[in-house]
Amino acid sequence: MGNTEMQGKVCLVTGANNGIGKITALELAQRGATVILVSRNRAKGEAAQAEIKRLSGNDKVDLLIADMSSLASVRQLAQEVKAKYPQLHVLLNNAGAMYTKRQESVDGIENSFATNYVGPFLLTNLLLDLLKASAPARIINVSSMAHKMGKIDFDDLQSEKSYGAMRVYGSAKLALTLFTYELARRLAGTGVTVNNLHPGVVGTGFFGDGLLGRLSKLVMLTPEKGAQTSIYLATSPDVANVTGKYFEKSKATPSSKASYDEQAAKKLWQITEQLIEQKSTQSASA
Ligand SMILES: NC(=O)c1ccc[n+]([C@@H]2O[C@H](COP(=O)([O-])OP(=O)(O)OC[C@H]3O[C@@H](n4cnc5c(N)ncnc54)[C@H](O)[C@@H]3O)[C@@H](O)[C@H]2O)c1
Repeated sequence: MGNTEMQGKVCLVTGANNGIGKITALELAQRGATVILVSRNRAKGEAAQAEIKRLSGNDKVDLLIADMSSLASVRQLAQEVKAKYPQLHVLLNNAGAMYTKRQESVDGIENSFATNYVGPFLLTNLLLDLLKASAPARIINVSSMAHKMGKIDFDDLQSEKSYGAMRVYGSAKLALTLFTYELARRLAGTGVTVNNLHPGVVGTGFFGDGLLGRLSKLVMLTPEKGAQTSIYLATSPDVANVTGKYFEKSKATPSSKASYDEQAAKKLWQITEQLIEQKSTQSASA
């Protein structure tokens, strides 16, 4: 282990078994952090855990299993984190996916919205007290430039009326960006910052195992490059007091006009809380 700037810091990375998340987790471990990997799949999570321990020489690499699209699983994850760790300094909401066809999560929420937005919203809120108690702390949401193609349609948040993979993915990322800014306003003065980012167009598992996936690995950014903005936001002293911003290539840059709509952000927050409550009750009584 060369650089030990993150020694004593506890960092949680979702979607850490592959792509950008795995490299982010590895580099945090290389810098001495205690890293909690969150993976949906145990075997893939264990393989990433072993690889990260071996490559970093850091043994403080934990693995927790959770499906970010499931409200119960996210609640269980937050409970496990709080039971095991008295402090949490970095929460990196990295897990995300795009779905070609409309499908629903176990709670009956459209899957792109559930995975890219509702899961991170719930996890973050459940871990806020721990983050505040550990301040200075940082929350980092991996959004996408696809948020610029998104729209928050309050009459069709579940994309029941029409579905287009990219549009729905972009809308879920726009929701994540709106959440980032609303949370930054709510966290002012707490010592907990929250920023979001576009990692670049990166050749990862995101593009699948088919031709596009194979091509993406040839022509797009490597996961090592794609992880750099996440790592910068998690570690750099330059951004210790920066909050409520959108980053590309480790530079703050404007996100879409729609993402700065404060009224939409407040309304979305309220509706998301109601949705989570309603779906949790339904799932519990099913
Ligand atoms: N690759 C790109 O070009 C690109 C561009 C913009 C944004 N992003 C975003 O970057 C983030 C990382 O993606 P990546 O490119 O490394 O892709 P990836 O598919 O290689 O990694 C995504 C990770 O998220 C996990 N994940 C997906 N759904 C999950 C769920 N329901 N529960 C738990 N984990 C889940 C996957 O298992 C995987 O570990 C995502 O949020 C993605 O939307 C990627």
